[in-house]
Amino acid sequence: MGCCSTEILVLQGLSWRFPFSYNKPTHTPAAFRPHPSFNTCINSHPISVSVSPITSSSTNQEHPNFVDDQHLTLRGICQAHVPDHILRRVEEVGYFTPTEIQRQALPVLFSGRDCILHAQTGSGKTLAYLLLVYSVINTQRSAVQALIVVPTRELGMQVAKVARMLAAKSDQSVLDNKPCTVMALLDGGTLKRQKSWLKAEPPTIIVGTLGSLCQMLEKQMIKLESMRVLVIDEVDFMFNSSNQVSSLRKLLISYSSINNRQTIFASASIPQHRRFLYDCIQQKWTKTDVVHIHANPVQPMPACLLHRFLICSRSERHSALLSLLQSDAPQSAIIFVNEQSEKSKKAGNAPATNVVIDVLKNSHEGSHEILLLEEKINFNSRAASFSELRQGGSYILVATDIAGRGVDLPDTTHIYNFDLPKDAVHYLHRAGRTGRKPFSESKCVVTSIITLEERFVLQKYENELMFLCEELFL
Ligand SMILES: Nc1ncnc2c1ncn2[C@@H]1O[C@H](COP(=O)(O)OP(=O)(O)OP(=O)(O)O)[C@@H](O)[C@H]1O
Repeated sequence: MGCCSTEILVLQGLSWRFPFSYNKPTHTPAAFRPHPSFNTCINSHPISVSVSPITSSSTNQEHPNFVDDQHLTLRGICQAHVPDHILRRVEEVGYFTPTEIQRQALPVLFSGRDCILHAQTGSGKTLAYLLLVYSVINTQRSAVQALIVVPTRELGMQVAKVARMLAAKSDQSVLDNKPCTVMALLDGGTLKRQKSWLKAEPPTIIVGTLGSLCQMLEKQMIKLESMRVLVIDEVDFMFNSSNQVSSLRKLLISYSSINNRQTIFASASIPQHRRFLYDCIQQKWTKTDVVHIHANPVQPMPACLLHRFLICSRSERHSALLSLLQSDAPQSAIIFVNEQSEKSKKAGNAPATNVVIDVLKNSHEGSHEILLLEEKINFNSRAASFSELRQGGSYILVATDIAGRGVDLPDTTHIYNFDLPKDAVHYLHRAGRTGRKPFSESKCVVTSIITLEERFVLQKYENELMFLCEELFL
């Protein structure tokens, strides 16, 4: 019963309050008529968040097709499906124990069903879908067999790197086989260069942003007829983005009949997930037996995060930030600043990101490398900043929400909200850039610098995301 009441909270907290426009309904939810398979499940589990039998770890034992052994290793779950050289790479990198979402999702993914992977930030969704990809592709065939769509160039670089790392040739048995080519088709790449890459090494797996992918598809430079797996990462972000949603919808219904394709959606936040499941089936984005796997639904954010807030006036924020950095002495930190508003641009103000960078460069006493990541800087500088970050060392990254989605910098120990995020979903994803070592016990800190008037907004996020924020006094 405890689980049930929390599940209701999740629905109230994460679903209907959040704006989510993946499908602009032409009718109200009252007219919402689920697919028959949906109905059966909802009737038998009236407060379940899933159309599938598998909803959360609390219900696993009821379902015989679910492997519910806490002690299973990744190898144990994957060995009948994933080539051995990939599993050896997984172990070489140091992944032996599956995370909760991997433990729940992998058996379902290997069964061939379409899935919505819904789990906390940093919970290992990428490895889960990549293991599926490697279980399905045939490297002897020269065709694109898996497509992973991501919202930003940075996330694309990261996913492509993990995919290549898993496929890396480490021994002779693999050298004998045809290698698997992973290609990143990301915004900012030049068409000419991408074209020559495609010719030189036809990819088996493509990781792409929608802009780049659409350009390639329009020019018929890539063909997706042989696609076996389609992954849409950060799905709620993509459906919420006005310049991506129509291409995404087109991609979901074209190129490959859904019966030949396994479709995977992933995110830490899938507001209105019942509605989304319904649309998946109705719009034929997925097969009708799509599974919503919601790992740890009662805790939307990692437990290892310590949330704090500091109240000060707007004019005191820079000095408050410097004092916080001095007293926290973070190993590495991300400072989130909101995008400059049109009004502020028209008034001729300097962007807040630049001002924060200047303040840090002039007055921060630590030895951190200070970097900037925001949408409007050119792609080369963005790539340079991002590559530098991934090489380790101590950094302070000043970023807009572009760094909020998917970016995995496990050495980040502190997050600072220099500006309060615009809603709870943004808070969740910003906070989730820390606490990204799945089995680590150490606490990571998320601090919001707010005015007195903003306190009630933060309180609203606390209620929606079910966390407690403690006040900090300097
Ligand atoms: N089984 C595992 N054991 C140890 N570490 C793992 C395992 N699986 C993934 N990781 C590590 O966990 C971190 C987070 O993984 P990943 O980026 O896939 O998270 P995510 O669920 O996609 O997060 P987000 O929602 O923020 O995109 C990565 O650094 C990854 O290397």
